[in-house]
Amino acid sequence: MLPDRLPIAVSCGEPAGIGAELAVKARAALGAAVPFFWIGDPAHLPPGSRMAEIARPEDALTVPSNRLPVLPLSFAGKAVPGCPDPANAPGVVAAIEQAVRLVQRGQAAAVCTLPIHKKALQDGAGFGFPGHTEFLAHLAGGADVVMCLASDLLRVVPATIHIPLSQVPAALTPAVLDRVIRVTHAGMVRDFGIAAPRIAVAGLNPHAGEGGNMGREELDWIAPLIGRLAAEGLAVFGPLPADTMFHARARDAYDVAVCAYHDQALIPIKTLAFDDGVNVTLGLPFIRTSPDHGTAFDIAGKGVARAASVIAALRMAARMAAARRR
Ligand SMILES: NC(=O)c1ccc[n+]([C@@H]2O[C@H](COP(=O)([O-])OP(=O)(O)OC[C@H]3O[C@@H](n4cnc5c(N)ncnc54)[C@H](O)[C@@H]3O)[C@@H](O)[C@H]2O)c1
Ligand SMILES: N[C@H](C(=O)O)[C@H](O)COP(=O)(O)O
Repeated sequence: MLPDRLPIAVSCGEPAGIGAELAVKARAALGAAVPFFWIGDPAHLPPGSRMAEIARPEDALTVPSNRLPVLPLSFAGKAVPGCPDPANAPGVVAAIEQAVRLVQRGQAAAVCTLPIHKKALQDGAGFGFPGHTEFLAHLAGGADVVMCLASDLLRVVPATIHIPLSQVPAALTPAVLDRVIRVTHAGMVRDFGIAAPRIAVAGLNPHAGEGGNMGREELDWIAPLIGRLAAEGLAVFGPLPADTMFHARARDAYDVAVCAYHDQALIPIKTLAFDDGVNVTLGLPFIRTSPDHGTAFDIAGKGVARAASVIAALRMAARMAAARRR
């Protein structure tokens, strides 16, 4: 097996969502250009899907390009679009675990995860993680990771992720922000090939605290932290008022924006690049990407879901994996 011919392991995600139909569409669009295999239950694929079961990841490289290579994983329940079955939750988790195992064994180039429904996993399998990001860090032995959403127009990293907004101020500590900026910097160098990444940091409060009149976090510790990191040589600046840092001219000043919380980061990128944004976990010992959207229960099974973000995620995974091999 030549290392540069490894396929990408794609975990099926929530069977009641749009993942399976997007895997079929992505294969039809990419063919053998970006080899991947889908880990899931063949019975969950849309009726009539052209697929080929494989026994080993490398077999994906010899499957005809008009068929989806499937590494079969049996599930307890059916796939009913829009209606997650708790009986399927263990299989959803097992597919992610298998994808990670295969990339750790050197049998897959990267992991691309199709959308999970967090609540369905928590209800059906006692899934104790807020999402893939934390679960993958756990599977990687406790890796220090961040969630990055990336597109040609913008890259963002939320310093806090899947917690209630009311908990953000307490969760956003100097240690957390310091760690997130450092992991982001390393990820931009390693996986985006930016030698000296320019990192913009958003303020927490409106107008970045307005000199303390609208909150003191920026004055008390965010600005001093940025100053210390800049003194170490990182091209980091801020804290910026979040409402004026995402327009086109503002984006020219940085390579990635570190934001205080989930929606402060994800609203701009999903507004600018919903169709080609990619969720990439920085800091893992292997490449992991994911589309920037979720299970889309409202359109699941209707054949209208767009595969662009999944295709972008697969292309980014292949590009990053190739870069890591160099
Ligand atoms: N990568 C992931 O695993 C991931 C990412 C985001 C959300 N989620 C999970 O998905 C579930 C639903 O989340 P949500 O409703 O907030 O977001 P969502 O992305 O599933 O849906 C939001 C809206 O966007 C539309 N949409 C999403 N993907 C689309 C596509 N490919 N083509 C066309 N339209 C598309 C949906 O129809 C819906 O109207 C939640 O459990 C959430 O946690 C998972
Ligand atoms: N906030 C993420 C997004 O909108 O893409 C999503 O929930 C995925 O998170 P995980 O990759 O941690 O599951």
